[in-house]
Amino acid sequence: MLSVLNPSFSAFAPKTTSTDHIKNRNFPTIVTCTSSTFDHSSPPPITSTNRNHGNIKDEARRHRSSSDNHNFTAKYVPFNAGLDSTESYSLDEIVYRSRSGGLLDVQHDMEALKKFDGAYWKALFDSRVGKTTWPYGSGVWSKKEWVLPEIDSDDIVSAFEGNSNLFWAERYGKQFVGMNDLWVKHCGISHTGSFKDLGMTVLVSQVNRLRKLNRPVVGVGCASTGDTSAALSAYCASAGIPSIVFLPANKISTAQLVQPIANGSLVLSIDTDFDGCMKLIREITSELPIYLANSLNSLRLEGQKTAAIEILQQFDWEVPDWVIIPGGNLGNIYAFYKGFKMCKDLGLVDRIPRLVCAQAANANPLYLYYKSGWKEFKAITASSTYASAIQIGDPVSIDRAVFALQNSDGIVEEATEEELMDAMAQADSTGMFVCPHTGVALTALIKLRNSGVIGPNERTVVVSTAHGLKFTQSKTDYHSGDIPGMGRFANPPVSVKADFGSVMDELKDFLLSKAPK
Ligand SMILES: Cc1ncc(COP(=O)(O)O)c(C=O)c1O
Ligand SMILES: N[C@@H](CCOP(=O)(O)O)C(=O)O
Repeated sequence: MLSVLNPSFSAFAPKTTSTDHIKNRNFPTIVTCTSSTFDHSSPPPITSTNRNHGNIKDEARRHRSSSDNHNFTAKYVPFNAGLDSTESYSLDEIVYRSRSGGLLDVQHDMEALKKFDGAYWKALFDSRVGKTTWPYGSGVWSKKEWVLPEIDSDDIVSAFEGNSNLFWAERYGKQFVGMNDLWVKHCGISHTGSFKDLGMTVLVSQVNRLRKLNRPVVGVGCASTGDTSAALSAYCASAGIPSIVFLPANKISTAQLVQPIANGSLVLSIDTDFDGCMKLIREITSELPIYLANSLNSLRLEGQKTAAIEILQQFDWEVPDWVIIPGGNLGNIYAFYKGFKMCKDLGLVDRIPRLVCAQAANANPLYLYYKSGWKEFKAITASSTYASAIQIGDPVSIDRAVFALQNSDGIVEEATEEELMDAMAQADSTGMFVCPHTGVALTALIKLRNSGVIGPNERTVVVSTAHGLKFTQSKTDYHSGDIPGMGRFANPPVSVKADFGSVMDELKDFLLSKAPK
């Protein structure tokens, strides 16, 4: 007799309203195989004695049952299409735009998903956290049924991304914005240091599948301000797929530039801005068998939306009042909206949070559109900003962003260079080490607190999108006083002579300045 932990739900049962049905579905349960029930044509389940001969993919394959998929499906449809639209595409087609040239969206078979109630989904997702079960150990693939339900787990390319820290910003909240319930979702504490990993695992997994299906995909390409290219190159390198990245010359940080170089991408440094690179990659990918990896490709957003689901999960399925997200090409704000909306539509929660999109004032086309009362959108030429990853003037997902904001009673805010760098420095002074884009989101929070829009006791989540270590140059410049007119919260190193008296003098000054008054 042999016992194994069944990692997934194995029986398809009709919807019920209580949680009792979970027990009835062998979840999470001990499955007992006797010699008479065990199928000898497949490899035996892993035990402590044979584990050394397999790996987590082999193990997952052994435990997969034919009912695991439950016939969940997804397809591309035109974004925000009317009910009478019949246009749709298989996810195995290579298509980025609808027939009319509009955006696409991945549409899930919600009726099939609704056969299971909210309690079922919560219990399923909760059961997968903190494990190394393939592929559910990933925060993205732990929601596989809502992401890419039909992909074979063997085709998934994952670094067990997601499951990022939701940090209670106690000191920052109390000291700088008078709040008790402020949280920072650290999406940048991730495999390549930004939230892009969440979307890229999905896109590269689908490419891996397409290549196995002999679809014409020779490589994968993107335009990037740094983070998309880092994620693309890492996931492609992991799967042995060629990658090509178009970067605006001299506009991204050294740490971001070295990521695709180290991971073996073809790196083209192009004498234009991000919008120019985006235009070029769209032209190139329509000519050559290079698959487009930017968030124009709606597959990416399926992975990114899991960060929203994860926030709800981390709050034990309680809905925060506000979520603040820095915006550039504007895919992520829609991804968050979609994650929250799916949780509501499938009965995991009863409302969604209000969303705030925060832009750098030097790259603020969405903000200007919002301020015009959504009357007229004008692309701009974005100026240089320390929040270099959002230096974007013609965002491809503008329609998705407007939809997300209009349907979440959302707000758009902006941050000047001084505001965003000061907010970043203040956050760092409380023990974080955030990127300038998080500084943009924190500035939005400060403004909305000062105007009373966000109340002191409202639970608020600021989404931190990249790791601060990617932006050490701008932090160094700020703290060294090298940026004219900036540095209110600078903390430069003190040069001191190598003798006891000099060191003691410095320490006395320091300790006196810190002593309680
Ligand atoms: C660090 C960082 N934050 C925020 C964003 C904005 O995300 P989105 O382009 O989806 O609006 C990006 C990329 O654009 C980014 O790299
Ligand atoms: N900040 C992005 C810009 C491109 O955004 P994408 O989400 O459309 O790929 C980057 O890191 O390149």
